[in-house]
Amino acid sequence: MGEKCQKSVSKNVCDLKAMVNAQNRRIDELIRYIKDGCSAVNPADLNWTICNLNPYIECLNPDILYHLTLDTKTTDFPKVFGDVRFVCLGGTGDRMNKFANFIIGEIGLTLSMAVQLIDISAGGHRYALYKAGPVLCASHGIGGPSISILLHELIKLVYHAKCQDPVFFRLGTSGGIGLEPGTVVITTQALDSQLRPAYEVVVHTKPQLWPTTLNQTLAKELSSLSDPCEDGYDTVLGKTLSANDFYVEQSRLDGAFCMYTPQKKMCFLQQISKMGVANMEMESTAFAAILHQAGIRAAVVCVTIVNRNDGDQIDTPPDVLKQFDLRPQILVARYMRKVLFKCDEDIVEGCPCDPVPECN
Ligand SMILES: O=P(O)(O)O[C@H]1O[C@H](CO)[C@@H](O)[C@H]1O
Ligand SMILES: O=c1cc[nH]c(=O)[nH]1
Repeated sequence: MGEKCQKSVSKNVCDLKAMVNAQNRRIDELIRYIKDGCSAVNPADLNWTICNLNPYIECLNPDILYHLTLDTKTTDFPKVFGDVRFVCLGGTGDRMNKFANFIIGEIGLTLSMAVQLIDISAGGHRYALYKAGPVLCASHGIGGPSISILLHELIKLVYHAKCQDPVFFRLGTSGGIGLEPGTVVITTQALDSQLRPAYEVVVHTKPQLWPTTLNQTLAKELSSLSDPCEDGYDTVLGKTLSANDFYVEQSRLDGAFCMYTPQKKMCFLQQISKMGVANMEMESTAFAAILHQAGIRAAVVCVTIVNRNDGDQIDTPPDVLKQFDLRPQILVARYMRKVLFKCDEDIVEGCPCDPVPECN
């Protein structure tokens, strides 16, 4: 047997052992519940709360999550969503459907051939929502306003469902700065178009700046799970510029309007690159700020589909783009497997050093 093959067999054996151990633990837990009843689960043990949550939610009976076509009267949230550990977001419904089907296999679940995952929010015609065991997968559309609405409703969903310390991921595409297309970027800091580590929210005409702090422990943990030699592509940590537009705000020369020269464009790319910006996309500030506000751990993992130093048009062939789409998913799947199967005791679930806003 070749060395590569041997490595792959022992990796599969390790994964299988971890899966069996995890299932045994789950069976032990279930036996305990059957013996002791549900009272065995003391709500006080659920040592996690959403920070800064709207106090008026308690007055809503039912609470209608309009864009997700869910409400607390007709859906038993704890029963349907209580087991959710990870919430994954990406731009399109198609990507999130593929991810949901992919992650099922990755975390050792099976779906009968005759069964298809259903889009829970199909009726709203806005966002797609799939549940793959403990992984909730949703599409967010394009830009801050779109992802912001989805996040409000998803945060309320995990709250109503009493989910335990869920982790949110954005699995996206981006334009890389000086990076080979196909490189995966894990965001360390999200910057807005004015290069502020902030997301601007206007309340009663007054702008508020919400910090876009991302969990550094989680970002490093994800980075440690990449293996450029094995993967065949690089995964890097870097800052992400989150723009409100694909064209002018990202200094493209191929939009309907352009009020700068190619030289000015290159100057801008050099300036942000010197600041440590690795890529540009359109949701990371909203995503980071809203989840930081809630005290929820979150990470942004985006593949680059163009090197902006070389051009602006996305001319990467569709089959290559499909392959690229998978790369953030593969990395996040590795993280989930480690957390779920606990094969690596080094995984830090939440780190007291990571700043989260004070809960009232
Ligand atoms: O591929 P997704 O996740 O949609 O992300 C990127 O692609 C879109 C622009 O084409 C923006 O939403 C940007 O953030
Ligand atoms: O260049 C790019 C590519 C994907 N998404 C963006 O927002 N920009």
